[in-house]
Amino acid sequence: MELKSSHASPVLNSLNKPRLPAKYVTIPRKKPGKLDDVLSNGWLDAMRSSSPPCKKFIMDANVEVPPDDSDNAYSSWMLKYPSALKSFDHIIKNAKNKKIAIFLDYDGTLSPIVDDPDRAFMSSAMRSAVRNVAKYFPTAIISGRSRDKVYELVGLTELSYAGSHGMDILSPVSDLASDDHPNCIKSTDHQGKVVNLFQPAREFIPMIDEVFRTLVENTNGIKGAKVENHKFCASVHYRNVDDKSWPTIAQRVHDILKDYPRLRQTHGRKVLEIRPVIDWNKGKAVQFLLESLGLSDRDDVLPIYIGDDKTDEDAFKVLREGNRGYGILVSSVPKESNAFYSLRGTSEVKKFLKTLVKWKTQLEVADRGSK
Ligand SMILES: O=P(O)(O)OC[C@H]1O[C@H](O[C@H]2O[C@H](CO)[C@@H](O)[C@H](O)[C@H]2O)[C@H](O)[C@@H](O)[C@@H]1O
Repeated sequence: MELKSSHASPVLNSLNKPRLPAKYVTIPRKKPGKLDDVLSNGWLDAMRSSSPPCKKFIMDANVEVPPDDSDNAYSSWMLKYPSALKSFDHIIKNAKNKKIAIFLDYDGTLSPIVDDPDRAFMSSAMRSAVRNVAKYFPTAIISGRSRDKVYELVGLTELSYAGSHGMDILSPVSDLASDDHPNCIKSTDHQGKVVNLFQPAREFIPMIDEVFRTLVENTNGIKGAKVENHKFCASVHYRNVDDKSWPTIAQRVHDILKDYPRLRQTHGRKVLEIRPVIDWNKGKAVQFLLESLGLSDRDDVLPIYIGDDKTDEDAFKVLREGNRGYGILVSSVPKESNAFYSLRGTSEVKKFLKTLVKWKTQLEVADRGSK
């Protein structure tokens, strides 16, 4: 069942006017551009700084030992971004009489960063922590991966999913929410339940498919390069590429994108992300989900977003600017962020989720006792 809404599209207006001729059949093979292109526009610098540096390992014990000076830097950074665990009492003080809504990124937040994106599994302990959180709080996962892939990795039916950096959202229909969000259609989920399906970049599917094939073709000679098709965006991984070949991979992606002015490129953790030039991101996805759940524009709602990547900054910003919730950055190294709090890694994320559930259950027991 799919009922179309008649509202305007978030595809940027200026880009709607001159529709470019589609060229979805041939794979452009361009002469390689000059490396100066990627050097002068800062791509290489961004690539180099796109993921925390490796830590020292004591090989025998396989224990991570951050260098002392970086530990000092981390401690001073934490004055600005305090630990969400240590600040838990402060967080829940502000959550008193409010409904908490939880938003979670996947890679680097629920599953540790690993070399092979196909093996980024979450632990069963983390899955159970997320399941319990979803029992007590409206919960959504917002990932850069395709919605199907992130659902396959998480495997929980109790929550909402947004894939492709929020460009593919399946969310529950709420009696409290208005029924006419732009670009939203009614659909049914695997269990036959009526849900909201929001795909603001639907028209880009053939273009992403084409650019994906071109990227695969033009990077397959680069050892370690990997391209993923997320339906509404694509990822070019260089984590396993020798850093001497980073300029080559950057240049090839840059050259291909010259043929696609309606696509743009952003940086993730050792990954170049190719996505439509539309006014949509993880921050907008949070707003959409809050509306869908009937939780927007309410003083009694406290959204908490936990994420580790640059794309999560859009969500942190929405919460910070709206002064209506907390962004929590997952990072083991100091970095500037729009988040309020920090957590050092996925095990602290799990601990935070468990602490939230413990607090909520204790509150419910206390409430029952006082009646
Ligand atoms: O928004 P997210 O859920 O965090 O997704 C962002 C990207 O995550 C994945 O890549 C990252 O994790 C991989 C597995 O740990 C790692 O190998 C890679 O270097 C990271 O960039 C995913 O594969 C990408 O497609 C997502 O865009």
